[in-house]
This record gives sequence, structure tokens and C-alpha cells, in this order.
Amino acid sequence: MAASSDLPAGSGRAAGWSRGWFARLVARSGFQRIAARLPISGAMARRDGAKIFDIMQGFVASQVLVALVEEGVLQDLLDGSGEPAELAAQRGVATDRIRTLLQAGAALGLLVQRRDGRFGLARRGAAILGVPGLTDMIRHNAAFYRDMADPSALLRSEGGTELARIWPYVSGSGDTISTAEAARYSELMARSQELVAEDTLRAVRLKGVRTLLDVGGGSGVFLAAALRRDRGLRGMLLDLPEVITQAEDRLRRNGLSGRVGLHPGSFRDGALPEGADAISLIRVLYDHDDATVRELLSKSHDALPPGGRLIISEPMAGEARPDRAGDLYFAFYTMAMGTGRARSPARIVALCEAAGFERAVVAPARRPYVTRVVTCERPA
Ligand SMILES: C[S@@+](CC[C@H](N)C(=O)[O-])C[C@H]1O[C@@H](n2cnc3c(N)ncnc32)[C@H](O)[C@@H]1O
Repeated sequence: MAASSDLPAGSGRAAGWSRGWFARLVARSGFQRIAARLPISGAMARRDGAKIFDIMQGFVASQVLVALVEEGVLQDLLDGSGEPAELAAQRGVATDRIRTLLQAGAALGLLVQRRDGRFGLARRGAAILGVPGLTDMIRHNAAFYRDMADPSALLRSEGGTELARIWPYVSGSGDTISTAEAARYSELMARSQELVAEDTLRAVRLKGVRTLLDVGGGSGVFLAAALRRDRGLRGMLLDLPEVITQAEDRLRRNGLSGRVGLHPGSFRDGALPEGADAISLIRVLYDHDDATVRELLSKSHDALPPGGRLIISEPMAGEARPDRAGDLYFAFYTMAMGTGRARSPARIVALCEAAGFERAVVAPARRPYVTRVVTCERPA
């Protein structure tokens, strides 16, 4: 919701308002006491109070979610009786504590309590099990939240965060990444890529494209989805050598090896391979600082023929209309990684135009918390 929707009529933009007299008035405890007693301002104060409380308890809510996933409670409620005592005994946890966890899950709208005291999955709780990659994402947030445990330290940090270790390539230091590290992060990306690929391929038309180069294509999930959708399309995939072996395996398993050329290497070194009339950058730009992004966009421009298309897909910031996915979660996630940032579509378009692209289009966002898509073209 835009911040300005909460403002008194005619009060102008939120930034100006928050510096003004009304903000100073609302910030007084005396005002809060009086406002709470009056009918209209009392309702407003209670609404604000509930929203503030909701923000404050967000960490507890997400940790309850982690517990439900890590303890395998969601899965057990899908398959089992939902009897708290049974769930407690299976885990060696006191029954009243498991009941507290189940009640908390119900308060979050993930579980339902039945009349006989048993618990079951609510629709949203069941969806957590069904959405590809979601439980892995919930688990891997543990590292992010350790970085977030001291937000003041994070704001001042110069590296050394847990997320920087989880995504070792972001430093671009030239240190080689172990194959095991590459396999770990690629698997995580692969699981969540299904949703990203679905939304990206809905947002772009690949009609007329003969060869698609997926830069930073990971283990090839996006390319495989694109090739399955368009039987005439050929693919090229560039990623670090430690990652390419996984793409090779996946494409072979999908019977697509014959349609894809693999290019092990770093996009930091030399030009991008030529031969594609479209390039995709899926969840790549937000890992990197502006200087790296400018260079990568410029190399993409040079590798494309005139009229060639660039597809950028990743979670983006809302900028003038801040949203919780781009401006809260991904903004701090990329801060904890240490190099990248969630950029707004307008910022991405500006960077593309600076690299020589034109005819930029920002696709309507279907699920902005999954991805947003910007396309542009090299001038014909
Ligand atoms: C966040 S992952 C995204 C992977 C895939 N596109 C997806 O959305 O699932 C970023 C990818 O960029 C690759 N990458 C990072 N730095 C790179 C570089 N310098 N050259 C080539 N690939 C790189 C990583 O190995 C990783 O596969």
C-alpha cells in the first residue's frame, strides 16, 4: 500500500508529511492518549497499532514458519492424524509446546484447528508444500536471518556476512568456487526457477527468436523450459565452469543436449559468445553492483545482432511505490550478499538504455515476489 494513502487529505507526499507538523503531533504520547479516546481517531490509532504490532512480530511469525517446515509438521499434517500428542511424541517435544506451535500456525492462517482438538493444513499451509522450491527457500532464510539479527551491524558491514558465503561468486574476486559450493547454490536456484521461468515465459514473446543465450543460466532450468515451450528454438548457456556440469546433466536428462551449446566461463572475462538473437539474464543483475551490471549489459548489447532482444527477469524494487518483496526482502537480501541490489524497473531500463538498448518494455507483474520482467532491443 502506498504510504500516502494513510495521510490526511491534502497533506502532500509522505516524505514532506513525515517532516511536518502532523508527524510531530502524532509522535507525542499525549496525542496518542487523547486520540485513542475519540471515535474516529481512536479507530485510526487502533488500526495503526495493529499494523505496527504486525511489523514488530514479523520475525516471530517467520520463525514459526521455519519450525513448521524444519520439524516436518506441515508434511505430517498432510499425511497423519493431526493429533498434537502424537506429533509431540514423534518429535520428543512436550505436548503443550507442540500445541503452541500448532496454534501459532493456525493464527498465521497456515493451519486449522478442528473441533476435536486435532489440527490440519489450511489452504495456504498446503500451498507451501506444493509451491516448487518454497520449503528450501524457507530453510535457507535461516542464514539471511542470522545476518538480519543485527541490522545495525549489517547496515555498516563490509562483507563477512553469511549470505556472502552462500553466494561465493558475488565477490568477483576471481577465486575459484568449489564444485560442491556451486552444486549447493545451483540446486537452490533450480528449485525456485520453475516459478520464475513460468512467469518470465508468460511475460515475453520468443516468437521469431531462433537462438536464446541464457547468461548466468545456472543448471539450465529456464533454458529447458523455454526450449520445451518452443520446439524450433535453440539455446546457448553461459555460466561458471563449476556450474556448467550441472546444466549439462539436466539438459541431457531432459533430452535437450542436442539443442544447446554450453559456454563455460565468466561474463567478466572477455566478450559474450555471439550467435544468439536473444539474451536472457534471469536473476543475474540483482547479484551485482552497478559497474558490473553496466559492463554485462554493454557486452550483451555487443553480442546481439541489430534488432536482437534482451530479457531481464528478477525481483525488482518498487521505488516510488515501495513494496514488501522488492524494497524489504530483496533489498536487504542483496545488502546481506554484499554486492548487488534490487533495482526498480525504471532503473533497469535506464541502465539498458545507457548500454545502447531501446524499445524497453516493463511487463505487468504477475507475482512481483517471484519476478518482474523488462525487455529491450538492440537498435535495428
Ligand atoms: C542467482 S543465480 C541465477 C541462476 C539462474 N539464472 C536462475 O535464475 O535460477 C546467478 C547465476 O549467475 C552465475 N554467475 C555469477 N557470476 C558469474 C560470472 N561472472 N560469469 C558467469 N556466470 C556467473 C552463477 O553461477 C549463478 O548460476
